Amino acid sequence: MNDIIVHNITKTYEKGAVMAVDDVSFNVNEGELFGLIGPDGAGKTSIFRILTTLLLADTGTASVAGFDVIKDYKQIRSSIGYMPGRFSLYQDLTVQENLDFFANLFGTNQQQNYHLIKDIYEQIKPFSNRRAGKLSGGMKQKLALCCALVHKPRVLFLDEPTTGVDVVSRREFWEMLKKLKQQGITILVSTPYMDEATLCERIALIQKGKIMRVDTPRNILDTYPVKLYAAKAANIYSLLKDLRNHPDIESCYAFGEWLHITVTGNKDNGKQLIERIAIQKGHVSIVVKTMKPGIEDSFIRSMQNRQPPHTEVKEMHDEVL
Ligand SMILES: Nc1ncnc2c1ncn2[C@@H]1O[C@H](COP(=O)(O)OP(=O)(O)OP(=O)(O)O)[C@@H](O)[C@H]1O
Repeated sequence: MNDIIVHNITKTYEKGAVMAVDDVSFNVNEGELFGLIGPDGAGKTSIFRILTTLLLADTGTASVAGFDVIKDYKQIRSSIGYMPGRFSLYQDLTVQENLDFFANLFGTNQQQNYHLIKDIYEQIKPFSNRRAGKLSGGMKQKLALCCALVHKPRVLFLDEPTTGVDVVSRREFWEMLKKLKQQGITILVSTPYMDEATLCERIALIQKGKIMRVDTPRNILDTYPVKLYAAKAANIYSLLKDLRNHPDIESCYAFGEWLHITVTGNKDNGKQLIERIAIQKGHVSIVVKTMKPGIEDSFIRSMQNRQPPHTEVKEMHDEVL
């Protein structure tokens, strides 16, 4: 059974001038950990707000836990947990007061579903008398997750839960999500971090309000359609420009200290071709190697297929990193 069904949802703002969600459809299975992956402004928050009944779509239908987002909004509100992107708890209340407040709101108490929050709660327990506003980013995130779980929701919505959180806390957070999934909770999570995509069972790649692809991370990686190369040289910015301007280069974008490159016509001798161009252009300390694509490479390729080559790819890449 599908716990989330999104069917041809469109959402615009400013009297139709801003297209935030453009004819989006996807389903999330019961008990699935599903990721919405895309950069800032892709439309993730709008989708979350529609599914959590806080925003009305212009057109299309959606249901959560079998309930329609418009007709059955009350049932949805008691069946879900929602952790919005921006810290949404009461900054002036202590950790314990926030938890009690959210539990009371749903007619429960912390003890009733303690097994769900135990692992997370134990990490914030030493700070239970501290005001939420005075917690570190990682601790705030754990408290927000506890508050979203305290009433044992069937479906959990997490909008960019790891944005602005340190790497260790991010890793711990994903470990927690895996455990929640084992307890049968359906989870829709959004993230701009491509490395987190591989931790989901299935993902939807979203850009400018459009879903480009829905699949397992494995399938997305395995079906990357061309050979991918990585290159660097003493002057990487000049190499980027030279390669982008060469007709034998299909795409070239910066990726940390490397450039990721595909060649026109997916020729077999791509490595030699890139080396030759770099030498012809006078580059030194040239290194070229073949690469296994990551989710970000797949994302960028899907984007390139939707727009003229070289436009905005760097922009998006910078946003994501
Ligand atoms: N209330 C609003 N009024 C006008 N435009 C809006 C409003 N909310 C969102 N938008 C615009 O709609 C688009 C999608 O925004 P949305 O917040 O859904 O995306 P997102 O992927 O969650 O990005 P972010 O992480 O930046 O919130 C963006 O262009 C954004 O500027």
